[in-house]
Amino acid sequence: MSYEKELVAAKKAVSLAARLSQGVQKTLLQSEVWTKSDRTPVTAADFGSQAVVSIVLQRELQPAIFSLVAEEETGELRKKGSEVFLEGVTKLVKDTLASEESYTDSPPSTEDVLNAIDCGKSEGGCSGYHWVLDPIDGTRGFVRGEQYAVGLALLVEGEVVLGVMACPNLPLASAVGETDESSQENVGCLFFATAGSGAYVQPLEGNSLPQKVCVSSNENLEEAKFLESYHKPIPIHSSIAKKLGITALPVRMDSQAKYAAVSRGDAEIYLRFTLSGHRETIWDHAPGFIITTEAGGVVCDAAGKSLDFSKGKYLAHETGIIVTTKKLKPWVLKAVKEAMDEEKLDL
Ligand SMILES: Nc1ncnc2c1ncn2[C@@H]1O[C@H](COP(=O)(O)O)[C@@H](OP(=O)(O)O)[C@H]1O
Ligand SMILES: [Mg+2]
Ligand SMILES: [Mg+2]
Ligand SMILES: [Mg+2]
Repeated sequence: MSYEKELVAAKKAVSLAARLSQGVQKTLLQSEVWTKSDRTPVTAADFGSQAVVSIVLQRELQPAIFSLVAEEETGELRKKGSEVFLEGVTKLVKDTLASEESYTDSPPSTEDVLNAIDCGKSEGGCSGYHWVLDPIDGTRGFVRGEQYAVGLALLVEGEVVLGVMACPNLPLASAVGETDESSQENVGCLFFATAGSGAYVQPLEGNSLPQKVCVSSNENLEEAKFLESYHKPIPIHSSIAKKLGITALPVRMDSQAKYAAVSRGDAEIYLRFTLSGHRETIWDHAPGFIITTEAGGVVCDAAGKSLDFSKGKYLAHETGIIVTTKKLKPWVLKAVKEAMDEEKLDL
């Protein structure tokens, strides 16, 4: 299967959602950031992006049965007192769709927007087709005006077969290391991959042709760069890096843009251990997983096993997640095991 039609629809949906999100990020006020029950932030852009992707995929792929596993839900939006915020979300969705010629005929109502977001309640699983969406991954980075991603993947019979990721603030040149100032200003990348066909990147704006991306071929760990999440330093990451002989400090970055950076060879390693039994959701990893593996990388848990996206909303994996190149995998896993033994962490 080549998933050509699905890829065209996914790129269109994600590009429009990224356009919506960029507009919000430029003018976002702290007072417009809501806090969810798990104490993580959410904004009008998270809801608007989910609605846009849901509407575009359904319209482009009809009459196919539509199943979407997505992060946001409408509980708070439907509560009394949320009317102004909800009107704002509806306007964002309307304006974004109106910027696309083929979508000007029937602007969505507030109820259409709520229903489109609610479509994301699917549980996924090991049979059939399921779209997997993180409408804004790295909301913390988004709120700070830094890196975030719109990530969309397609699961077929429990396997990730397609992924599209917009990274509106990621430089088109390397995101890591010493690059000149002008190349850091040229930002906005759209990554995509389908199973067996490689991974590609193109500028988010304009009509430039996609270019194939490959992971780094560097085998010299002393020169290797490694990535981790922005929000909390994880002690075991530095102990793994030390065992590997990595001399550079970790590069902290929000969102799945870290997977994109490894897929393009900006860095060789992305480590994701968590502090407090946090359960990883499939939308935080599925798009990054296929883009990195199609670029020649590996994504596995601390036991070296590939990730399993077929068990519903959550990943079934052992402890940490490791993203690296095939060449470096044995060394990284050895260092992970030693560091875990020292910290008495179970595999
Ligand atoms: N305490 C925690 N530990 C690990 N991951 C967490 C977390 N709290 C939230 N997350 C998840 O980490 C994602 C961001 O990853 P990163 O830290 O690499 O930017 C968040 O995605 P959202 O921003 O989509 O909610 C959220 O799903
Ligand atoms: Mg996320
Ligand atoms: Mg999110
Ligand atoms: Mg979130």
